[in-house]
Amino acid sequence: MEKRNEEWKREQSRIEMIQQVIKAKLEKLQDRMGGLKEGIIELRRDFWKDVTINLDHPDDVIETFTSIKQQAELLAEQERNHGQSYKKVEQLLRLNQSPYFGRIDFQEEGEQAAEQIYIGIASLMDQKDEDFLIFDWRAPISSLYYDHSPGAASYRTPSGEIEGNIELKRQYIIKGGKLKGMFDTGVTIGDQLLQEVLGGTANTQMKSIVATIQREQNHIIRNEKSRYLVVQGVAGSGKTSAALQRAAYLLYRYRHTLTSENIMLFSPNPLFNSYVATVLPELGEENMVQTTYQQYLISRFGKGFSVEDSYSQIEYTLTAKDEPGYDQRIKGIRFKTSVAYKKSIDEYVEKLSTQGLMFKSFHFRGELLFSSEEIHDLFYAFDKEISIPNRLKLTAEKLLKDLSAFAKKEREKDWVLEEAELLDKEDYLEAFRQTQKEEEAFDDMEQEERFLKKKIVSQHLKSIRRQLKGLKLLNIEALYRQFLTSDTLAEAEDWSLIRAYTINQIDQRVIPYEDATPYLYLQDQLEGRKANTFIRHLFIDEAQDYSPFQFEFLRQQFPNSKMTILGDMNQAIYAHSMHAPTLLNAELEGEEKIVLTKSYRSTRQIVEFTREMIAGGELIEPFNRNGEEPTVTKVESLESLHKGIVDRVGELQKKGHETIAIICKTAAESQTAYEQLKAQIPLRLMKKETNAYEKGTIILPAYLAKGIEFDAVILYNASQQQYGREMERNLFYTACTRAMHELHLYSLGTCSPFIPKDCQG
Ligand SMILES: Nc1ncnc2c1ncn2[C@@H]1O[C@H](COP(=O)(O)OP(=O)(O)OP(=O)(O)O)[C@@H](O)[C@H]1O
Repeated sequence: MEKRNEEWKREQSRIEMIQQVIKAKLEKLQDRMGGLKEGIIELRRDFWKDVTINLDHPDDVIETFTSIKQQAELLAEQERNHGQSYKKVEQLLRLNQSPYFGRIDFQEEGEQAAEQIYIGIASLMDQKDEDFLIFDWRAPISSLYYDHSPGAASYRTPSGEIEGNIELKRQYIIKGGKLKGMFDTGVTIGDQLLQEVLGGTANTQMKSIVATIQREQNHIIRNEKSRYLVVQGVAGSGKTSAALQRAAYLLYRYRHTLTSENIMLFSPNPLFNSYVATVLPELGEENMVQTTYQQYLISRFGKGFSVEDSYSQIEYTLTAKDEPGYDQRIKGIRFKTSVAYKKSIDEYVEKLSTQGLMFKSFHFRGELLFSSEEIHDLFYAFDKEISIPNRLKLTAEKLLKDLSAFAKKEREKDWVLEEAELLDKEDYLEAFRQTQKEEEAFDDMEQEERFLKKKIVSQHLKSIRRQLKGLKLLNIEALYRQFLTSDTLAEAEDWSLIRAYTINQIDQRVIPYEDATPYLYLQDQLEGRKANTFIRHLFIDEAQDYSPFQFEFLRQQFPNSKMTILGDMNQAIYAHSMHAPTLLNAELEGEEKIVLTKSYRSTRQIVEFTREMIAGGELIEPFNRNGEEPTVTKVESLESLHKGIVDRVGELQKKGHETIAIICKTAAESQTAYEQLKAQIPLRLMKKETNAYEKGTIILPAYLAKGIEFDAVILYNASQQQYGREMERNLFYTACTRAMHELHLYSLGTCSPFIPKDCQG
């Protein structure tokens, strides 16, 4: 005990020593930043003082331009330095609160003594900048902490493997600069600390897990080799957490060549997006680019169509089973997301190479300028060996030339002169500026008029020119409609009904969700698309919800990106992804698969209860944290359902649970339940547009709760009526696995067959 006390004191005084170093560093930075800030203010104020503007002669213009540029660069450099120093200050302040969370004493082979390696969220050097007082958790040596127990161990560095022996492995809880806990750990990273972390209350924002990353998670985080890293992990196994730590790791490992703008995350919904948005900043990194597949589709479609969102589709699949045409729509969804459908598009494109492309016509002031037939003939006159996008390019070039010739003639028409006369002062001024740029002087009236006419015509032709330059010659909508009538498709089951539905939707300017990807894919195959080479790492979370077709599409958009693909087959909730091939089980060349079977989110009792809902659930291993048994309550009336839920919320609040979710099956059910419950308990309704939530009691459809967790979950109506079909199994499982500490199910009438038999109320 005494020995422990001494150790404790020693550790506490080391923390104080660190704080002294931090203080000194902060003071130094403060001086520097003060100077920098003054420099910036001064530079901004005097920006124009040191610049002589002289535009009399071309040489003077160049000189003026150069001096402005130099001045601007100087300012930018200073501001950058200021920004970096600011980041450093933030980091030091964070370290001051909690300098490190781990330590290993490592004796390197050939060395006399073990070195103490302290690990924290950032590195810290001593006053002389000679030795590391703290190692960043992402440094090569820190991997010892995550990968090994005391005993023989090694870690990889860019110059080779370093072998040695770990003599001690210790964990700390340091809050507000004070040592609150300290454990020496044997085997894996202390269950004790993990128990403590996982036992806490759920947050409305995800937390970083640096202090307790598990070995198998560390493999995901530090993987550098694989082109495609595929993670199948059970609910609550830390997939999202590992993905975010991995982004932070990559930003550190490749800090000279990679920035947060080169990393993109596809997440399931806007709520999830904001839920995870604080993890990277907490680690001192900037957030990566975050989007949803839906947002990505919308950005591609522009204004011409409204794209049905995936939630409306899911809402339909869950609520409309008795409507006419339901089965066909489901068949349509499954077919249009399949690789077979993609193949049909490929075949169609192949055919279009020799005939059948449909072009737009271009009109100018009500008159036909280029007819679609004319463009068609121009296009097919080029060699068939040339790809469609390249032939489009050649066609557009020819049309642009014709357009210039047309513009020249048009300038002499009366309407142009009339319009020139109506121009106001502003336009003249603009015209004047333009002539200056083009080094045309307004010598006489004739020149001025010529310039203005040119400008007017080119203004009117701007939209056509832009379309030609962007190779927007094809009538993609007509082509997609034509594709729907292809012979190969006619063989698909119920195709004529599926097609009728699609055409009806397109007539109403709506693209069904299942058609959005194929439509854009067809467009890209024909027009060609500049690949996004800027994004170097793509993270796809909830990957089980992506069809193989969607994945192929993404792969085409980001051909040079490495991809981290994370998901759980048992949480596939879309009509296209249930019991169907998805991105998660696709065989990808250059892939590495990691399977996570341990669940950290929920108590052992909840994991044992939920794992019975799915096939293969026995392989899910709970982390050993105890809590109350989940409950199932069967009620016979809506009134008792609501009374039960209201009482339960009260009880949970009394126990101190801060985030309580009442999870419904659909948005429609959430809305009705909300209306009836809101008078009795403070409650917030989450909708698909909601992108943040606060602590308290919320009510939401299961598909919006994806990826998120709550202290306690109440399943609104876990009846057979609501969750009886096989296609509702995964949704049910997903909803139940959102619970960290408590799970309570209410069933109006007979219970869902997915509830373990011995628990049915
Ligand atoms: N190594 C760890 N240390 C501490 N907490 C962890 C660790 N791994 C996971 N957790 C916690 O477990 C919970 C679930 O993690 P996460 O949301 O990343 O899992 P997931 O696999 O993405 O879950 P799901 O698929 O169910 O959405 C989170 O609260 C996370 O902080």
